Amino acid sequence: MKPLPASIEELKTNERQWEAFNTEGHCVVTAPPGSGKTKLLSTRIAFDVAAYISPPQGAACVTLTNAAAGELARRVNSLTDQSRRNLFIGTVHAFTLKEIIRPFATVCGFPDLLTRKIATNKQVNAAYRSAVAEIYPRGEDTRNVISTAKQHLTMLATEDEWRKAGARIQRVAQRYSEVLADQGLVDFDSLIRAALTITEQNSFVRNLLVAKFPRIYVDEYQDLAPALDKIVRLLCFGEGKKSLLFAVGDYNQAIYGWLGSRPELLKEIGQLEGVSPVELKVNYRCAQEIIDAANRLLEVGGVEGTRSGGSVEAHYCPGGILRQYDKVADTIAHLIASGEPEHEIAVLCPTNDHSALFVEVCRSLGIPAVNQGSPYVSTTFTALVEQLAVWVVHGGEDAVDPSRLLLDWKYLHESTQDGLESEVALLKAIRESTAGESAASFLQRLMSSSPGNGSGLLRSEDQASCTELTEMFAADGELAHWTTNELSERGRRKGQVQACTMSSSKGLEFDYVFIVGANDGMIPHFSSQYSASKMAEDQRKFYVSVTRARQETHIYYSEWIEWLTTGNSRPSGPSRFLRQMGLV
Ligand SMILES: Nc1ncnc2c1ncn2[C@@H]1O[C@H](COP(=O)(O)OP(=O)(O)OP(=O)(O)O)[C@@H](O)[C@H]1O
Repeated sequence: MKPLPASIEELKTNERQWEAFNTEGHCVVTAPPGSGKTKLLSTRIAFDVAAYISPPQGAACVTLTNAAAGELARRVNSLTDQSRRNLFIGTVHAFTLKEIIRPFATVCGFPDLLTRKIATNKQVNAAYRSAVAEIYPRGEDTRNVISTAKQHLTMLATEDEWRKAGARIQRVAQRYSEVLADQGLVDFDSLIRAALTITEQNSFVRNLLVAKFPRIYVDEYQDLAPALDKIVRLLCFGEGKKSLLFAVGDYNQAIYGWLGSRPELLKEIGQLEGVSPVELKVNYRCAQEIIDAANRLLEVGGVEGTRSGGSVEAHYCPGGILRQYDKVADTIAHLIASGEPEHEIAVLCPTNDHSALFVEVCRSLGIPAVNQGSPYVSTTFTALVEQLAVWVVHGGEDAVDPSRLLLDWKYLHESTQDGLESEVALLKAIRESTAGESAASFLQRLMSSSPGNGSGLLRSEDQASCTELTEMFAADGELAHWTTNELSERGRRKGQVQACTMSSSKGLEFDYVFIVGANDGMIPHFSSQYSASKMAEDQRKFYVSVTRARQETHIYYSEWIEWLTTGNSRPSGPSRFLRQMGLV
């Protein structure tokens, strides 16, 4: 059977998935980890696009992170045998830029937005630091100023909320935007806020968007910032013709509150008039012991499993996190020797620096491993460059589909060339590249093969991403030593143990999961003890981490914790979450 009918047949075996698949009006699906939200969503998108949507109409599917968008695009692609230009799958940022800002900014009174460049992370941080330095006297403790200002901007804080945060925080936020504007720059959050204003104030924009996207799909709704929630409501629940909404999410997996998202919006949207709410109950991923332990952590009930057995174990490992790494690497070596595929094993670390260190430990023992945490902002552009590097180093053998890469490359550009010309140019660049070539030269080769030497990148997001990579690979950049080989290792999943932070494990699944550094102070983070909402978010992050495993979750802690950046350490007991799960 072909992939799409086979996937639909599987949904028939679950009454609630089937009900959601067949809803005719708006549908909001809430569900626990591993319950098939992404499967349901990708199947429904692939089916709807084939059955109901033909160009010039399209469908838009948005989510918060590039990782989630990438996973969804991969699953939809695996169900369809053609690339659909009228199907948008991407981040909220990419959607607002490509579909709202670029076509409507000038006519709606924001022409300068199109002349500004998207600020890289480095430029954003520098602008914030300069704003803080102007407003706060030297020597004053300004540790939470930038994060609070950022969070308030993203959550569309009301005047009252700004007042509570303090006048100086508000001034930092204003000065920050001015500093960026003075340099001809703009950040993503400002673009999203501008996109909301454009959509709110102009009925013709709403009408055009509804006409172009009669169906809107949202993955991980609990992670959406308020501005996108408002745009969705304007298009799907506003006056006149409306788009149909199909959204999936899980309140218990909301982990981006620190960025300004508000998970309760998922509950609210599910209660709106005309929405069919569907709650899934079956966790297909995790064996029963893992489901039970996770349920104890959040005190949730009613989640059913499909497989007995499995395990969640806490391991006390004296001597700190480096000793934990040795132990985990040793266990992993045994697992691999017994036939477990490397890419079915994940190690979740407290920070990105920790994951990088763990990868070094593995490699010193001859265990292939990759740090999923990225030294640059992961975008559609960086993901494609990594995949092209896999093609250079490993050929088409390693799950790289060359024809898909050629299509994706073309889609990144506003190509004026005919399709064949741009394909030939890319094929030539791939043939001339080698594994040992510097990443700088590989990127340059790709860009000079692209239409207009890369000037035609479709999305400003991709342009910013290309600039960031170019700077990092340059002779004085942080990644000057990288070759095509390093890039390909980031793009290649197979044959490598996966190391990442707990947050970036979201949406992924593995047979075995090892969580290291599970001491109080690390998880929950010591700064969360003063805030009930941060504590709850840390707890949900742990819940997400534990439920990544199909078979076994192993959690390690020591008698003290250490910070890699400062080298400081202090005594600490096992994470309180281990007690809540009854593991210590
Ligand atoms: N009806 C079904 N029958 C059999 N397997 C299913 C069914 N629905 C989903 N699955 C399988 O369950 C696993 C988890 O599905 P999926 O990744 O879509 O869950 P999810 O709800 O998005 O998970 P999470 O929120 O934890 O990321 C996948 O391996 C998927 O193929």
